[in-house]
Amino acid sequence: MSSDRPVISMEDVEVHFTNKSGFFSDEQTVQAVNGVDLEIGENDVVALVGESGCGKTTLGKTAIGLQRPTSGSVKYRGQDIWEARENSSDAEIPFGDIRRALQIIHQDPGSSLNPNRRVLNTLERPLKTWHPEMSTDDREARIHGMLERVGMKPAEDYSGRYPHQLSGGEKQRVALIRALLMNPDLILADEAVSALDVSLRVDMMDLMLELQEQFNTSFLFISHNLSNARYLTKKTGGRIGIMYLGQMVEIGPTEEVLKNPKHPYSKVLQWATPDLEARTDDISEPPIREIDIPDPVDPPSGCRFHTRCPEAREVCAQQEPTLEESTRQRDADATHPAACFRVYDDDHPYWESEPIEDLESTDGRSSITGGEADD
Ligand SMILES: Nc1ncnc2c1ncn2[C@@H]1O[C@H](COP(=O)(O)OP(=O)(O)OP(=O)(O)O)[C@@H](O)[C@H]1O
Repeated sequence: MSSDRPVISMEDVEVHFTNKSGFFSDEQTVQAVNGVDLEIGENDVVALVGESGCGKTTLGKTAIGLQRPTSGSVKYRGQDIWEARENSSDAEIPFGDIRRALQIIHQDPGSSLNPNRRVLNTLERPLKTWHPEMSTDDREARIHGMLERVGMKPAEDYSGRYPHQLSGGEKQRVALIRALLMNPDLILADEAVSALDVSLRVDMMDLMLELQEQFNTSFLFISHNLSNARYLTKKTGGRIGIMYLGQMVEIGPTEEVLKNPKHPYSKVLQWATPDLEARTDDISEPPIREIDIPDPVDPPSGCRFHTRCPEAREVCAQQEPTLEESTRQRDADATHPAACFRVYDDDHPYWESEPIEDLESTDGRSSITGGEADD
């Protein structure tokens, strides 16, 4: 479906999970996503990046209607997804159409393919549902065409195989074809290449980008790895969104964010990704005061990053910065928004506030990226 409304618009989205950790213990609320606004347009590519547990998957699933937000709204082409789901008779766009339009490819393709179904049967299902008028021969020809398109030749051989007769990369390709056969507007690719061998990752990313262009599908990629995120968004003129402890702390065009990162946390991610050509400095010490990630059950007051931030001042512990475009002269070429007082005007109290004393300093790129900085 095409319209001039954004494919997805999320406003002030919060997702909180309430857990009971033990029989006698109190309930705990994990603030997985907090106050996020995100718009994804037609043919748009966005990559969410951040440490493990920062809320990328939760936000991605919320964007495609798989996770209900605790508050805030998630709309598909202007239609509130959860209203469509619950009051389907009032919905301008039926929930069934929304489900078809928003697809997902999981990190582990094996778990999303039915082990008892041949590739042909798996791929026939979306076509039978969405194109019931298609003849059996036409369906088969379309599926074989797609298998060849992703390099699974001879297609007749591959279409007769079961998932256990496919490699990890082949399973991921089948999952990608299945998502595309639904003719979606948006595909959420959640760490879709991280389970593959390093040698296959670039191939898979290239394939996704080629198909993205061919099918004009928008993609929301999730990655803990800044170089993969860069690879996936750069060619398509997409955006990188940096998440920290449930919040979007910086978002903008890929090269802008990498060449001129504004949030101190984005600088940490950049430091922790040694193979990024866009790195301008070559410092060996992490630009961070504290490696440990705070608990999302009890996040720090004010700016959530202040406990680790080398630029933190007293005001950062008291007030919470919102995502704002930079008004600083030095950012004139890159005004994309960041949630940091350092992009605010000279008259903001931050600039007069006292620096926060250094906490214990540690090092280690791998702890910053969740143990996989170099992959
Ligand atoms: N269903 C759930 N119930 C309770 N807590 C959850 C649930 N799903 C996620 N969380 C918690 O919410 C926070 C965000 O998790 P999420 O999986 O979205 O992060 P992530 O950035 O995708 O992490 P990773 O890169 O490790 O997948 C984490 O603290 C996680 O433990």
